[in-house]
Amino acid sequence: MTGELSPIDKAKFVAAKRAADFVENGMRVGLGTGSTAAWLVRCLGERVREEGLTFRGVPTSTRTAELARDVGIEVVTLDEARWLDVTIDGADEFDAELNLIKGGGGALLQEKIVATASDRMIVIADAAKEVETLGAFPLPVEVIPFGRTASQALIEEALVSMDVMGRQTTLRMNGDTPYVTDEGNHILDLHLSRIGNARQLAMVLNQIPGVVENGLFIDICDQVVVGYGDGRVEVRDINAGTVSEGRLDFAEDDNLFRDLGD
Ligand SMILES: O=C[C@H](O)[C@H](O)[C@H](O)COP(=O)(O)O
Repeated sequence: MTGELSPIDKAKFVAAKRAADFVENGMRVGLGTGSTAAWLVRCLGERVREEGLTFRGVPTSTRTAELARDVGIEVVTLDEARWLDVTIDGADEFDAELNLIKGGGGALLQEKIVATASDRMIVIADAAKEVETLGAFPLPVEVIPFGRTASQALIEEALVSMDVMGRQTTLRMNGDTPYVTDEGNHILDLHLSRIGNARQLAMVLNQIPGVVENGLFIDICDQVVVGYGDGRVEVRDINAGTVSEGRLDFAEDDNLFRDLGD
């Protein structure tokens, strides 16, 4: 790789590298999607090649499946694995109760199914993802293409009745056409600025016809591994608070940094 990693990339990398240590031989592991999860997949691939780690990975998107195979991870479907020991994934925001907004990369549906089919969900994130109240990041809602404008109108009505701050909803685009998820659906991004009652909003949204899933992950995440640009890394647990703190030294000429596609 040429050039230096940005502090954000270093933070993502150290979080991912620390979380890769949680994977043990024989485990069934949910593999998240996004730039932080991509670091995790590379770190796990390195452990497979260098330590002979054997585990089965269940990817949460076609992108992750492709990368996992490329780095030598055995990939299986969730139906083949049936249940997972742990899922490790990124997030767009997390709060003190480890509730999350996810779906910035469009993979929220598979991510939520995989995370909830796991004994444990571990989020890996750079420190900038921590918020006091969820909502500054636009909340992704996956909707089926049929009748999308009707679903969008019902979502906006629900936001008014819940008195949610900021109610603009936008259709996620990919150039001139709507973004299409791995499941063939569209995504509406809800620009809310602050979500007062995330638990209630998550339930209300999923009652609306046409809504497949929303990006609020409530009571799903067990641990967050927080990375900092200077190499510090912290593990926070929903029950035990901060359980470990440390610093990860790494060399930017490490094999992992070669041939980075993104
Ligand atoms: O749909 C994508 C996922 O929820 C990602 O895990 C999330 O958007 C975080 O992505 P990144 O690690 O690239 O910030």
